[in-house]
Amino acid sequence: MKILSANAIRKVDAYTIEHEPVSDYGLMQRAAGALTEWLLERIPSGTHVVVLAGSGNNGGDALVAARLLMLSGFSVSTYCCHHQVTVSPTCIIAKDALLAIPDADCKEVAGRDFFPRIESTDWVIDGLFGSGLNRPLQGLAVDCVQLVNRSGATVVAIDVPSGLPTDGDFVVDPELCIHATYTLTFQLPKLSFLFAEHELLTGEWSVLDIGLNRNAIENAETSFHMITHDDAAALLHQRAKFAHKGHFGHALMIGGSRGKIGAVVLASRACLHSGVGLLSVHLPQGGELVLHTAVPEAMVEADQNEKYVTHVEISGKHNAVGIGCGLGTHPQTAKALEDILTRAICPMVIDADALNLIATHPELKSLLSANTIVTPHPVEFDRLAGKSSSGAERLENARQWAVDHQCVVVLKGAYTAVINALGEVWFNSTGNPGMATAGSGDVLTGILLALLAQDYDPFDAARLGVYLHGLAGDLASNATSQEFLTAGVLIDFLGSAFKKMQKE
Ligand SMILES: NC(=O)C1=CN([C@@H]2O[C@H](COP(=O)(O)OP(=O)(O)OC[C@H]3O[C@@H](n4cnc5c(N)ncnc54)[C@H](OP(=O)(O)O)[C@@H]3O)[C@@H](O)[C@H]2O)[C@@H](O)CC1
Ligand SMILES: Nc1ncnc2c1ncn2[C@@H]1O[C@H](COP(=O)(O)OP(=O)(O)O)[C@@H](O)[C@H]1O
Ligand SMILES: [K+]
Repeated sequence: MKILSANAIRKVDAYTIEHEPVSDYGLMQRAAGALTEWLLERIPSGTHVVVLAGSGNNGGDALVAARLLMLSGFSVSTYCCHHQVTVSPTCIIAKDALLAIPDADCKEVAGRDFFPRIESTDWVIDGLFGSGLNRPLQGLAVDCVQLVNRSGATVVAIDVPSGLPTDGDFVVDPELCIHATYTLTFQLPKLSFLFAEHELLTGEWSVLDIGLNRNAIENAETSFHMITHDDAAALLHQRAKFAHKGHFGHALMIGGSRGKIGAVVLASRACLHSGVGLLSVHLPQGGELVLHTAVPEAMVEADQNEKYVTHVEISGKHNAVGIGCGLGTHPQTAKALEDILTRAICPMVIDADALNLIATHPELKSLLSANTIVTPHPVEFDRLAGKSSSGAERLENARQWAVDHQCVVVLKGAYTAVINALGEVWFNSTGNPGMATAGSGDVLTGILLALLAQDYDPFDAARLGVYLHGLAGDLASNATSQEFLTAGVLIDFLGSAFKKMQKE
């Protein structure tokens, strides 16, 4: 699923009006119709609805919705906040249609004195600004937004919360933006919804299909996509009837240090449960018995050092190498990492402490082979690439990092971004806050290592891997709860996640 910029959506909108039997007002009616249908399923009967309409088409959508809600029997008070001299022609048509209803309550907000009174039991429909917003809010619009935010009412934002830039192209002061309870966006998700700092502004968001032209969406250019179930399922390899374990690769997992052997245990278990043929684990000698006991399917290559990794024999027998889980950052481990990066010729996934070591030894970056997968969480990424002041800035830095180092960057979070060496971004659509628990990143490393060993292209492995990881988390939290979820439980649900991906 594509994520388009406000500008690209405007073009799709115009193409739809030009090539389909629908006018701009017709499209607005469709948008407001979808919105009203959603509202009618949820607003308690008898609720007083306050509709706020701006001067653009977002305001037009709000005015059509006001009319439809009135016709459905709701008590609706509408306020037009004309922040501009020119009002969109479609917005004027929508207003005239509203005023044609007997008892239509539609007031002009000429100043603060004209503001509505909003009760906490009201529902507010926010149609002040949509995808046309191109600068931070000022003046009366700010007062209006603050009135809504302090009211305690349920707020439904049309398309985007007013004040939030659709493409995240400027940093928003939360005081200058509607804090929506729900955001109902049209046709496609918007980039700015995917940044953590905007959760307070969008609330729970969903996409309403308003039938924009499919070809126009197909042909629209963008670097941003969302991984859907079908996208991920299409990447999954089929297993041949006569396949044997030699077909599914021999992976080498390197990790662990004293006190952090569990990380490599989790990653190894996840790797074996993601279809790898053979797994060897290199860890400090002190962890050998633990690994043999916890993961009897794995072969163990113990380091000569008791507490941390100091030297790894890299041979041609491994099809993929994973390194970093619980590794620690001892100077001798840094030396071992340098040696591995110099000698390994197979695909690699690099996580956690191996990334921290690269951050403190930046000369190691030049040793990364093309298409290596790196899996930083935001703090690890900032250590690698420098601090970012917003989600949008971090995403841009991660795209640049992927291009500069010709790597696949998996920037982890609620909407994990998988970025290839061309700077193309695919956001994950699975997963839940139950996964914010120790070791869930180690599970992802194990999955990715298994897919690399099975000869998946690294970008495909990363997209399929993050989707499966999040899906396992969703299945686990549905069957138990987000609180109950641990990394171990996540692994237990990997089987069901794979099953959901297979063709019936
Ligand atoms: N495409 C679709 O799929 C469909 C879209 N539809 C709807 O249309 C909405 C987009 O409508 P829109 O283009 O008229 O823009 P909107 O957000 O109402 O803003 C109006 C104007 O405000 C101005 N302005 C900007 N920032 C400002 C600021 N800080 N303070 C003051 N003024 C500011 C700026 O004009 P400027 O001042 O730059 O000349 C801008 O043009 C979209 O979100 C959706 O709800 C549906 O109806 C049908 C299907
Ligand atoms: N709120 C969330 N929603 C979806 N996925 C999440 C959420 N929080 C964490 N995750 C996922 O859990 C994993 C956590 O990884 P990481 O931070 O490396 O954990 P650890 O270091 O404990 O293994 C990532 O894959 C991340 O995408
Ligand atoms: K809005």
